[in-house]
Amino acid sequence: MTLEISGLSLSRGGRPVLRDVSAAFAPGSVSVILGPNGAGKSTLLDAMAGLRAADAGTVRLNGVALADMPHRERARRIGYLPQGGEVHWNLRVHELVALGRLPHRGAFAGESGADRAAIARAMAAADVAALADRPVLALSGGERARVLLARVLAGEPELLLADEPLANLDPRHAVDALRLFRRAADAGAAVVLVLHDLQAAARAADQLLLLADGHCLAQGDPAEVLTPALLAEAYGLEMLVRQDAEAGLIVAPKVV
Ligand SMILES: Nc1ncnc2c1ncn2[C@@H]1O[C@H](COP(=O)(O)OP(=O)(O)OP(=O)(O)O)[C@@H](O)[C@H]1O
Repeated sequence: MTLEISGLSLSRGGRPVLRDVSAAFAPGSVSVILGPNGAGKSTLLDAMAGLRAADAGTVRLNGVALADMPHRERARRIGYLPQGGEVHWNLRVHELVALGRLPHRGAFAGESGADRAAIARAMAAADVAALADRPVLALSGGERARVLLARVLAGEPELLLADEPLANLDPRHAVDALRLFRRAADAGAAVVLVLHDLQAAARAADQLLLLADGHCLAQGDPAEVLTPALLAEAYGLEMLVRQDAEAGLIVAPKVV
């Protein structure tokens, strides 16, 4: 399921927020969108989920414009994990994760064996099986983030979009989450993450998109995009970039 964006421009509140962005996201790959606050990352992800109409340009899933795709099919194919991890209903964890299967179920149909298996797999992958009977509003921020991740995984989306999915996760669970996104890609999904953590981006991504002020400043593999010159241009900050035999690319702000 390839997602292709072509010449995408989008305004919010009368201001241009995305300008002429083009990119392709292939099955089996993990892409990471980077950029400073306000660069347009979440807006781009929203547009990729079909949640925001463009002023110009197209978003196509396997050649079909998202705008022309029936709602239900879009919900089955695209899993979207928004920023913030808010939960409004105090469901039990297993009930919330089960909501991720709704696009796959017929109207009024109960959970099938396949639904139950997908829910169990997602809960195990996100390490929330032990929380199954807990009310969601009684969880910590990081636990809740993992439960919401499990809900998206339960839908087994072909395109998985996640906006800052590592926020609130401790180092172990952050590494687990990156492994989990890699496994989803290995199973055939196109995975697209918005991250602020450059180190995690270097570790996780096959492809990086560096946004600045609504346009794509650079696009390519981590070594091409995470250069001191491009990072200084995007963030206005001097960065050190080193290759380490064990850790791979290390990216850190220069101490002043
Ligand atoms: N509801 C809104 N009305 C008008 N402008 C908005 C609205 N929401 C966001 N914007 C503007 O759109 C631009 C892009 O916002 P967006 O949330 O996509 O940025 P971002 O790169 O995800 O930022 P962050 O890293 O802070 O989450 C920003 O300049 C923001 O102020």
